[in-house]
Amino acid sequence: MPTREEILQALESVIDPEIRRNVVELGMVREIAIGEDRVDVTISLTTNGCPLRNHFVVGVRKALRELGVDEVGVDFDVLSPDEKAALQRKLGRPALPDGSQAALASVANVICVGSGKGGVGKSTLTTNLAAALASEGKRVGVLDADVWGYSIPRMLGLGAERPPVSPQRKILPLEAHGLKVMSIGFFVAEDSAVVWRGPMLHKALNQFLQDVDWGELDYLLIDLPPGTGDVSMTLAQLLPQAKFLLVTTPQPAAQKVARRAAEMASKVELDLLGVVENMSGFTTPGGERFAIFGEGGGQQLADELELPLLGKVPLTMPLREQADAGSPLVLENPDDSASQAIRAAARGVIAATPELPPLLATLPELPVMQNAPAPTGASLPMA
Ligand SMILES: Nc1ncnc2c1ncn2[C@@H]1O[C@H](COP(=O)(O)OP(=O)(O)OP(=O)(O)O)[C@@H](O)[C@H]1O
Repeated sequence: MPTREEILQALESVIDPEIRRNVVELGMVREIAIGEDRVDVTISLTTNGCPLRNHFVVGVRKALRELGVDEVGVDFDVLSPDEKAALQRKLGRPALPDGSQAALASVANVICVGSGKGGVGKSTLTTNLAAALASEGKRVGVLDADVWGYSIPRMLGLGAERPPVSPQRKILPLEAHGLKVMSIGFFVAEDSAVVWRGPMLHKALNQFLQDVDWGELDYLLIDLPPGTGDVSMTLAQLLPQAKFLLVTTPQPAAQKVARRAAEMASKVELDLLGVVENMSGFTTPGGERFAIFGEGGGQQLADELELPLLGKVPLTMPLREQADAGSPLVLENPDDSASQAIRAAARGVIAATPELPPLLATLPELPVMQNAPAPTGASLPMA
């Protein structure tokens, strides 16, 4: 029979689909009884009426079968209030304005796209990756958190239209090219400078996550501002489940700052998903290739961080033109070399992210923090 340690290791493959962490990490494995020819596992649930019992039975049986144990019993009990509080602390979920705990509860995968350095094509890749994921049949949202240099609305052909508000006082994302889109750009006059200070920024991002009715999504791509500042910290705090996708160019300078962004992501315990290299050479119509920004930076960064290099996107004029025209190139011309690289990167993203059922509306019965501020309604704080 396998040892307790081996069993615990195997049980790390059993993921709580609501919380999206494994049951061992969450402290939900209450008991493991190893008999002569069978193993009994007790899993502690957050609530007695948890609808996921069957999911855990199947997961635990499968994990143990892989260790050669065929006879497996799965029992359940319920976490005590103290254990639930400890779980909540472990999840690092601060109380949200309405007291709920599950930011983006119906989004299966949250991916922050960041770069460290500005101008490397982060927004261009975010919009095109989102469109490529949608072409693969995924339900996709794009949140423009680049509050100082929002360009997502323009790249997706959305104008100054203000998003509607639902009867439940939720802001409804605008839709473009099959994507749900939210940007601070929808709430401020075009070209006006918004001076965001820490707490206000935190509040605005919070509202983008809490007061926007994203519905069920397979992916929410968040376009971060360049650098390693406040926005990333706030998002990491609000969305501990988010993953970080790094965009860099082949240049050593870009790579260096991208590494800093990666370090920041690790510090705030965001998992890194992979690297996409943008502006990887230019090929003339005659077939001559110029490595305008050098060569190999993306691969080097990926190797250093032990991450997959999900794509190398060349410089092409249509990619820039379509961004300016408000329609992602991957939809307009899927065969362009940049489109092909982005579509491959999107498939890489799909392969690297678990296919989880969307979360339920809220985490069941987790204790609500006291003194949470009153609900903020559907207005965004303006400078
Ligand atoms: N592979 C590419 N080929 C051609 N043009 C590109 C490519 N990638 C980005 N661009 C163009 O480069 C410019 C900068 O790109 P983008 O705005 O996406 O960068 P960014 O990293 O989001 O910038 P910032 O963080 O400063 O907002 C845009 O005009 C965009 O169309």
